[in-house]
Amino acid sequence: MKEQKSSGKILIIDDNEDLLKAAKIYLKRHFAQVDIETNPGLIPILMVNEQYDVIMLDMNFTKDVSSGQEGFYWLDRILEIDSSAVVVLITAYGDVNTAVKAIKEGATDFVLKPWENEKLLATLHSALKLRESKLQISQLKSQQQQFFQDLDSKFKDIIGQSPSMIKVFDTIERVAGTDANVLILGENGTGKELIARAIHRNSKRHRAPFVGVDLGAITSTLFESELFGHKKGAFTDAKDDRTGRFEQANSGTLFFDEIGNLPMALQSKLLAALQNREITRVGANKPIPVDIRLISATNMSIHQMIHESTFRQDLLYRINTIEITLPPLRDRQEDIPILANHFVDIYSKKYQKEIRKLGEGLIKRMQKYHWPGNIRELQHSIERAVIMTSHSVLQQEDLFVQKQSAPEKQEDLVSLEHLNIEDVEKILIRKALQKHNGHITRAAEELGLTRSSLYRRLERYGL
Ligand SMILES: Nc1ncnc2c1ncn2[C@@H]1O[C@H](COP(=O)(O)OP(=O)(O)OP(=O)(O)O)[C@@H](O)[C@H]1O
Repeated sequence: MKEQKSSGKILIIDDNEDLLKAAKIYLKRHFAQVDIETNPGLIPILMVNEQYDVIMLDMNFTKDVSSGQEGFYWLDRILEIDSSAVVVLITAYGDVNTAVKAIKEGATDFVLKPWENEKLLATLHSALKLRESKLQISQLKSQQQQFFQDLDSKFKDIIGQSPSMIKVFDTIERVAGTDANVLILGENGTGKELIARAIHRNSKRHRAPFVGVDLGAITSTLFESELFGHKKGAFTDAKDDRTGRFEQANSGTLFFDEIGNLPMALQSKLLAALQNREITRVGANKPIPVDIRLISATNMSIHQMIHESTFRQDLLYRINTIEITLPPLRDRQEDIPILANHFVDIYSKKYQKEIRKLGEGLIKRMQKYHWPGNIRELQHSIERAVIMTSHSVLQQEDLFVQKQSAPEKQEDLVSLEHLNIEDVEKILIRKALQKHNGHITRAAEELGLTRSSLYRRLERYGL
């Protein structure tokens, strides 16, 4: 049976031309690419031109010198150029000490001259496997780096200059470094999760995971398995062992979002886990200790819930060592222009639009609006406006529609939620016509319609 050729790329550097040729003829049958070179000085150029999986390197290039000095020099250079490089040394018989020293300095393996082809092949195959793992590790490392960079920028992106937000920033700085449990209160979209992440980023636990759980979205039946994990076979759907969120967050931060939505029966189970600092997987009987920092958030009036006996007081005491209340956007009007400009910057870059700023009238109007969805609503409405506008300075009509014959208070944001398909069609058709100065053919082209179907629509909508 013919052996499958490996996709590996091999580079061999040795001053013995005959050896190189023989090796190439043999190895070409087993690997996708085999390059040979007598001059080690060309290693850097060769490595720039090709990503070699294994580099076979002679330790002694100068005849009658067996110190391996030159080999050590090139080994160093190779690892400097590619820290995931896999180097197999070529050494002379009786030179094992040099080879062992080189392995300590980062070489992977060595082969003795003269070699048996079968042995050489086995060495190269295991070197290739090592190369694969090294590449995977370096990819994971760079992904992790990117991940931390993203988190970093997330923290930098918390916008706010109002006195109430400055107070919030001050509290974050004070509590982040401690292990105190934090409860963040605030309406939907006020930035509770953003603040929770910022606390984690600035804590001693920042290298460990931040694990979020939306307690409002977990069903009672799955609560324990989701939070504490389960053993294979613990219930019908438990096909494998599974770690729960507590274990996943070990050494890091566990973020309980919507904690106010947790039914009373589950509140006691959660309390027990928090009090004991240990959990037991469903179907197991051995408790597992967990080391987590807890941050919780809710948009409910949790203190009111205590009066109404819908939230356990002892659980509240467990989770609210420090309480942070995020004010609704309507109560921090001075933050609206900077937040809006921040989102205009982000989305005009994202959608490659030349939008310079927000008009004065628009800013005033935004400051009067009540923002029930807070910053999330502001963010989404700016994104939508940036996509739809043909102005370079955003205007009131880009964000707001005045409901006909409705008093000022009932004005509303232009929102897809309030539109049906016909309304959206009308808006798009008007925009395309405006953009092309009423030129039907061009507008139809932009809309992906034929001229006659655009005419039909104009008639139907009375445009
Ligand atoms: N101060 C801020 N600066 C910049 N962006 C913010 C700020 N606060 C919130 N945001 C953005 O607004 C959006 C909503 O924030 P976040 O999800 O943190 O709110 P939340 O209070 O947790 O919402 P919910 O209660 O609905 O879960 C996110 O995209 C977030 O990045």
